[in-house]
Amino acid sequence: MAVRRHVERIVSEPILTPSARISAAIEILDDILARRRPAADALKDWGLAHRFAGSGDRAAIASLVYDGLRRRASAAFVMGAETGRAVTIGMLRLQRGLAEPTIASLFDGARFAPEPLTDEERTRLKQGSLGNAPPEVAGDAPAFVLPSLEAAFGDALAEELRALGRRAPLDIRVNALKQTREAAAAALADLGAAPTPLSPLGLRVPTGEDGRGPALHVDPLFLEGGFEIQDEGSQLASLLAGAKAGETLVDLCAGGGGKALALASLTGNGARLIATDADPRRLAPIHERLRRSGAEVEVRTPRTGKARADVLADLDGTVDRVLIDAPCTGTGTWRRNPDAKWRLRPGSLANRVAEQAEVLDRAARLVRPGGTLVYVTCSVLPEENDAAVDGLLARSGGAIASVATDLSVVPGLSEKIRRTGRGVQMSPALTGTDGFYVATMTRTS
Ligand SMILES: C[S@@+](CC[C@H](N)C(=O)[O-])C[C@H]1O[C@@H](n2cnc3c(N)ncnc32)[C@H](O)[C@@H]1O
Repeated sequence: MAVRRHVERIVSEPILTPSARISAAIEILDDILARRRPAADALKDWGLAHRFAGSGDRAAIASLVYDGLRRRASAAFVMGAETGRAVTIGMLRLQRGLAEPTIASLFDGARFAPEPLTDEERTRLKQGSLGNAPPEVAGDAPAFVLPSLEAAFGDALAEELRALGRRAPLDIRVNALKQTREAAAAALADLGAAPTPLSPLGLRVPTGEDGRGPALHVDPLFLEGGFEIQDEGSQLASLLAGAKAGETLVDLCAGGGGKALALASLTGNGARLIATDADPRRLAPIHERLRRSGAEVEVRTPRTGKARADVLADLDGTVDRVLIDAPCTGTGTWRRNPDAKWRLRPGSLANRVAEQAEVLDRAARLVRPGGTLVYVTCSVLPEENDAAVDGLLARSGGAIASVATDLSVVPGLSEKIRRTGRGVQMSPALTGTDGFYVATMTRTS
């Protein structure tokens, strides 16, 4: 307990005034908007050029920048310009709910503070509204995906986009290999950790007004493998995979291992679990996470270049259950990664759709007759979800069939989740989670 409190104090020591932090955020947003730079790169560069800033300052500035990106289109609409300054002012009003006098007091022109508000900015703050904004502006989404979002959400479009524009909660998954959720909640009581609404292994840790949470990655319980930081939606997708002890399971797109660790924990290390990923660099962090968590997973790292070979060839036609946590546009994670929505291009959606067909075809060859395929994305776009499943069903000529995903493993989920043609869709508005899609299939012959 004492260790955790001490760590928090160190990381949140403020050096910059709130106004100076806003000036920094404006500068960084200008860099992102004008040079189309990834937010993480622009923030890193600012940090390198301003080494005196404390980690608390950096976190607060990052929070301002990410809130600005969440409301980039709507804030620019209200303020009549798409500059770092306009987006920041509009965001303080729309996202943080600050009134015009409070914003004016932050923009006081003092040393390191932004220039005072102009008359036009004051008027726009008082009178500006999103009443006549087009849906993609009011909902802060790129215009080219609007037809797909409309197809996904129908009449709920505006509400769903609003929810995707809010901040994500800070969720952890308790590692059942180490302790119960109750024991973890007791150990994290000083952080206010409380059970998440749906996942039986989830705890939610309160964040501050600016969205910042405690430094969980240096928490003693985390370092002992007691929990992983994982959105409740990702936890639910792992549960819906239906893994059972005694099965041979493949996590085909394991990445850093978020779901592989969850599957090992859910089966009490009772399954033979094999994890791989096309990209060895994405897979690399899994080793340290396995060591910490006590999860037993056979990791198969592919070679690249000339020695490249299929590391799963020996398993073809034998696997009981394959999890395909497919590469996707991540449209369901816009709350967490608002930069991604403005970096999304039609070409990247087409590339992800092609990769999805590739991983689905590979998974279909792995599964034994009667075995199960579980296809997961963190996207809400039908092209990456039902259409991808339809594609595999058609290509398989009847060998792969769609089956209902068993929702009974998560009490209360069935009433909240949306059924699509082939699977189920979670979303911030429906389930309070990231936008995960899950579809289940079986090999008939
Ligand atoms: C959504 S991420 C996986 C996240 C991970 N399962 C987790 O829970 O932390 C998708 C992964 O698919 C991998 N991938 C892309 N194409 C692939 C392919 N053809 N075969 C296997 N993995 C692939 C990417 O490298 C990426 O790590």
